[in-house]
Amino acid sequence: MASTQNLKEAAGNHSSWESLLPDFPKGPLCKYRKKASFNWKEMAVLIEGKDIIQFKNRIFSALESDPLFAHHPGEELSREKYQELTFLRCKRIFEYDFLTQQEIIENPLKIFHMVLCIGMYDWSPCIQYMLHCGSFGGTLLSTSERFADFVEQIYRMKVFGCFALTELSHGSNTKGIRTTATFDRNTQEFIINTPDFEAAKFWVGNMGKHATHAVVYAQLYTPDGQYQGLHSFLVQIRDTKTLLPIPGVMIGDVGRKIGQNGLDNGFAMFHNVRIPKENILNIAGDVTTEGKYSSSVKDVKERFSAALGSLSSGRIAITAVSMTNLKLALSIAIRFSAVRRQFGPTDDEEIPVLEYQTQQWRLLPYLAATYALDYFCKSLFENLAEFYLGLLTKQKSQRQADLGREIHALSAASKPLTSWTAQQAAQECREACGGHGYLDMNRLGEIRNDNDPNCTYEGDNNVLLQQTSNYLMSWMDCIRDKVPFESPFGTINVLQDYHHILGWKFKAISVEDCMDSSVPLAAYKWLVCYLLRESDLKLSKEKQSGRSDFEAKNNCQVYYCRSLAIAFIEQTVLQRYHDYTHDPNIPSTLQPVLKNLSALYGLWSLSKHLAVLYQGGYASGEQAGRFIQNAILELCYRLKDDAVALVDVFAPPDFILNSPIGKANGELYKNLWGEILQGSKTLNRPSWWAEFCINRPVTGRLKSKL
Ligand SMILES: CCCCCCCCCCCCCCCCCCCCC/C=C/C(=O)SCCNC(=O)CCNC(=O)[C@H](O)C(C)(C)COP(=O)(O)OP(=O)(O)OC[C@H]1O[C@@H](n2cnc3c(N)ncnc32)[C@H](O)[C@@H]1OP(=O)(O)O
Ligand SMILES: Cc1cc2nc3c(=O)[nH]c(=O)nc-3n(C[C@H](O)[C@H](O)[C@H](O)COP(=O)(O)OP(=O)(O)OC[C@H]3O[C@@H](n4cnc5c(N)ncnc54)[C@H](O)[C@@H]3O)c2cc1C
Repeated sequence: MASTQNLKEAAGNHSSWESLLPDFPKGPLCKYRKKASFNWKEMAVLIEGKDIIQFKNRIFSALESDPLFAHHPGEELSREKYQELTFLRCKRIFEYDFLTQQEIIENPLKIFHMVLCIGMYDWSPCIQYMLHCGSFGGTLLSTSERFADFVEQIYRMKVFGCFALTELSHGSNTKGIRTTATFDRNTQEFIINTPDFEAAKFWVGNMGKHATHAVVYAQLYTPDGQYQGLHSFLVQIRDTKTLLPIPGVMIGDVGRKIGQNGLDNGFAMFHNVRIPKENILNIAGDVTTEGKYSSSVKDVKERFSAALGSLSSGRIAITAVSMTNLKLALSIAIRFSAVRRQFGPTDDEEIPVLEYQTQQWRLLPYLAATYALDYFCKSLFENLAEFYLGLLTKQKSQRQADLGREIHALSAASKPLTSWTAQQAAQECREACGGHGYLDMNRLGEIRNDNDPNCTYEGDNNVLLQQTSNYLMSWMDCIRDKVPFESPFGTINVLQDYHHILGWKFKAISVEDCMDSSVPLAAYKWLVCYLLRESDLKLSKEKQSGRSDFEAKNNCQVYYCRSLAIAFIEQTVLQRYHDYTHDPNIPSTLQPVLKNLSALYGLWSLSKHLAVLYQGGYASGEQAGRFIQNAILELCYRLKDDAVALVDVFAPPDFILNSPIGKANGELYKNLWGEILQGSKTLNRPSWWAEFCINRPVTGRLKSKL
């Protein structure tokens, strides 16, 4: 549903938008801006609302005016300097204190807008901040009152935190974690121990150089020798006054990475480190002074879910981080494509590369995906806020448990969908900008490399998809027995009509028929039901042929459960975006372009499943596939004149985007040339000039004499 406030503001008087969203400088992009079918300012107000636009402007201009955030063209920072700068910038975010408690309560979505604005500038300080306040602080905040005083210290940056789950030899398999926490009744302490280097905590963001405290996951043992499963503990790892390691802790940095090098990812080994009894995060279980394990959650599996519950918010955060990378990459590539000219119908008339069908087809579906995923991220965050509120207020209802399961299933698939889409888009945008896309200063390489770990951390994408398909498969009994069911956010309610939907067929009889997202949406509903049925049948067959549960599940992933999870999340994103774009309250000036985006996202995503649509009998004959392909091309064509205005809606200011070829004035060559000449060493003779001019090689001097 469209926000009523945003609808009112979009319908309000145009002059009030002007101060919020100043016009772009005149230049080569004006040609496309004039051709747009809608007013980009009206769209921005509809999508974000004035309050958020003002809030984002406040953050962007604070960064732009602050020398600590100044860009230094042509300068290459060492890793150590970059880590230092990242920390100083993170500290500065605390000094700005952009959000008051009251603002957060009034609109929790502002937390994500704030961190994403900083991430648009550079992901390293943003992720450092999120790890400290979100993964570390958020986990303690939602645990119990016991940590209230400590949480105060987190948000005042008196301590600095990290989240230590992964070990050198175990990441995805969290049950395989080997760090131990053994309760000592005599001293009322837990003893944290790393059995050997393969069980060292590894990859932990902030741990490498500066975190003082960690949430450490470990296997809990009570004095009776009983193993109580995976739990988390608050452990001090460095002295807050000296940043030297606490006795018994060996910590270090894992080394240079493919991206995000401002962040210090680290490792740690604990040699019988003692922590107070109160430092267990008593989310699902606790230990009494006598050393007995106590838990209100009787089921071991449920305790395990609760111990890992805080990962869902991280996965949702990463969904939003990836979607933001789409915005950055597309802003650059579309502005470039609208100005860059190659070839033309006549020798003296070259046309912008955006006019080529191939360029449109390579970029515009990602633009549509950005709009759909942006809307989805916000709705998912609202779902998370509802779940989080329940956690904070200690709800123990069945609904709260169901919310947790659904949030887990959604976040475990939305992270893969969005991070992979951004990964592919970043590469496509890089190539779409030709050689200039490969220049580091144009930022597409940085966006691609910084986005890359989104596919791995907070859970490897392929592993996470199994969680979503497990959740979907868990409804099969209800479906078979025709027992009514529903989920709190309604995302699985489509399965209520499972038997009926399986009988559906592709019905469109022309390309024009396909130009609305209702067509791909219907196909997706069928696809989800079909893949669910096929996955269930495959699993039964595997079991009937004598395979163990482990083997059977394993043999059902490719083409079955994995595809099911992807189809489900794409269908969910599309359903929400379709409902939004078809809301009768959306201004008529904006609805046509929004509907085109929705249709393009739906058809383009669906086109990757064409083989299954035919295989399962939903589509037959040549026409269905042809209609879908032609509709995609027609939508790309219809959207190409809107493309520049559509990126104007979400592109951050030039200072933040920091890409000469992506600047809002569209002065592609002037911007690029200017930036190159600003490099402090661009025109210098190399410092090693004498190696050529004086120390000439003696040809063949080192040739083998054998
Ligand atoms: C009012 C105000 C509201 C405001 C809200 C504000 C919110 C603020 C919070 C903001 C938070 C921001 C956070 C920012 C984070 C930014 C991060 C950016 C940087 C990232 C840095 C990276 C960090 C990391 O990588 S940390 C390490 C991550 N590691 C992993 O993710 C490991 C992956 N593996 C696993 O999670 C598991 O082992 C898994 C899922 C693969 C399961 O393995 P299994 O052994 O096969 O277990 P299984 O049998 O499948 O599961 C048993 C049972 O448990 C359920 N389960 C599992 N996980 C969860 C979960 N997270 N939630 C719920 N339930 C879960 C599973 O479904 C099973 O259930 P049943 O099927 O019912 O039996
Ligand atoms: C930049 C970065 C920052 C990180 N920050 C943190 C942090 O702050 N805290 C923290 O605790 N961790 C952190 N991590 C670790 C991260 O969470 C793990 O890397 C991630 O969970 C994946 O685990 P893994 O590396 O052990 O991969 P593995 O689990 O070893 O996976 C290797 C491959 O095997 C495949 N695979 C594994 N199991 C299965 C299966 N059952 N079925 C099919 N395929 C399978 C995977 O798909 C993958 O392709 C970070 C990682 C990176 C890269």
